[in-house]
Amino acid sequence: MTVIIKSKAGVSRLHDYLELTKPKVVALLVLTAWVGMMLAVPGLPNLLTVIAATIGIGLLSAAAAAMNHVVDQRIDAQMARTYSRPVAKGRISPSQAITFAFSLALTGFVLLYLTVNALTAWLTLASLFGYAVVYTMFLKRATPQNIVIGGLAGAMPPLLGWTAITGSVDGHALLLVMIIFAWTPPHFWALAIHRRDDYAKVNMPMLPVTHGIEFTKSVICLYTVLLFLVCLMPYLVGMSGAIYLVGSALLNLRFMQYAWKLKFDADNSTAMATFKFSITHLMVLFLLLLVDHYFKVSPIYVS
Ligand code: HEM
Ligand SMILES: CC(C)=CCC/C(C)=C/CC/C(C)=C/COP(=O)(O)OP(=O)(O)O
Repeated sequence: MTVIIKSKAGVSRLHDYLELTKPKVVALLVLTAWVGMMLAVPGLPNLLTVIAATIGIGLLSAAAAAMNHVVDQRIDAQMARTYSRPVAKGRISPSQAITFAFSLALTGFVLLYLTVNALTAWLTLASLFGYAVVYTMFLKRATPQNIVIGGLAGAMPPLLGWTAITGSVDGHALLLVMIIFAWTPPHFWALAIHRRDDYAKVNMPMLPVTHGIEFTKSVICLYTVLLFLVCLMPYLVGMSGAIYLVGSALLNLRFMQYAWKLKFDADNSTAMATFKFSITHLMVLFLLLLVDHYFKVSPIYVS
C-alpha cells in the first residue's frame, strides 16, 4: 500500500515538473525549429545534428518556461487560469524550480555548443534570456506592447533550426521568424480578451485591460491581415511553391474570418475559439512549409 501511495506521489511530482516546462508550447516551438532545419538545405540534413539541435532547443525552451513559472509565482497564484500551477500552489519550491531550469538550460546549451555549433547555442540562449528575463521580468509588467516585443523570443526557433544546419543566418529563415512574430499578437490577444478580468486583477497591462476589448479586437483584425501578407513572402521570394501558397492563403482567410467574427459577431466562446484556431493555424502552416519543400510545385510563368 505504501509503495502504491509513494509511486502515485512520484508520478504526480513528475507531472508537476513536466507542467513547469509548458510541454505543448515547447512542442510547437520545436516543430517550428525542426521545419527551419529541414528547409535549410535542399535534401535531408544530417540526422545527428537534427537530433541534437531538436533536444538542445527543446531543453532551453523548457528551461525558459520553468523560469517564467518562478518569476510569475505571485501573479499566477491570483489568476483563475494559472492558480494551480506547481510553483504558484507551492508543490514545487522556487529554488527547486530554479535548480531544475538551470539544469535543463546548462544541458541544452552544452549540447548545442559541443555538437551543433556555437552560433545556435548563443542565439538559443539569447532567446531564453529574451523570454524569461526581458519579457517576463520587465516587458510583461511595463507595456501593452509586451507580447509584440517579447514575441520575438518565441519567434526565433525556425532561425535556430536553420543556423543549426548551416551555421549562418539566412534571409529565408528570417521570413519564418517574421511569420511567427506577426502571428503572436492575434494568438495572445484573443486569449487575453477572454481572460481580461484576470489580467486586470493582477495589474498586468495587457491590451484589453489598457485599451479595452473593442480596440483589441480591431487590432487583432489588422494583425491577421498583416499575417496574411507576411505569409505570402516565402512564395514571392521563391522559397516555397504553390502547395504552400494555396494552403497558407486558406489558413489565413480562416484566421481573418475568426477575427472578423470576434469583432462584429462575437458570442462568449468566440475569443477562445480564435485562440485555439491560432494554434492549429501555426502548426498546419509549418507542416505545409515542410510538405511544400519536399513536393515543391514551381510557379508556372506564362511568357
Ligand atoms: C510572447 C509570446 C507569446 C505569448 C504571450 C503567449 C501566450 C500564451 C498563453 C497565455 C497561453 C495559455 C497557456 C495556458 O493556458 O496554460 C498560450 C498557449 C499556447 N501557446 Fe502561446 N504565447 C506566445 C507565443 C507562443 C509561441 C511562439 C508558440 C509556438 C510557436 C506558442 C504556442 C502555444 C501553444 C501550443 C499553446 C497551448 C498550450 C496548451 O494548451 O497547454 N505560443 N500562449
Ligand atoms: C529558447 C526559446 C526559444 C525560448 C522561448 C521560450 C518560450 C517558452 C516561449 C513561448 C512564449 C509563451 C508561452 C508566452 C506566455 O507567457 P506568459 O507568461 O504571458 O503566459 P502564462 O501566463 O501562461 O505564463
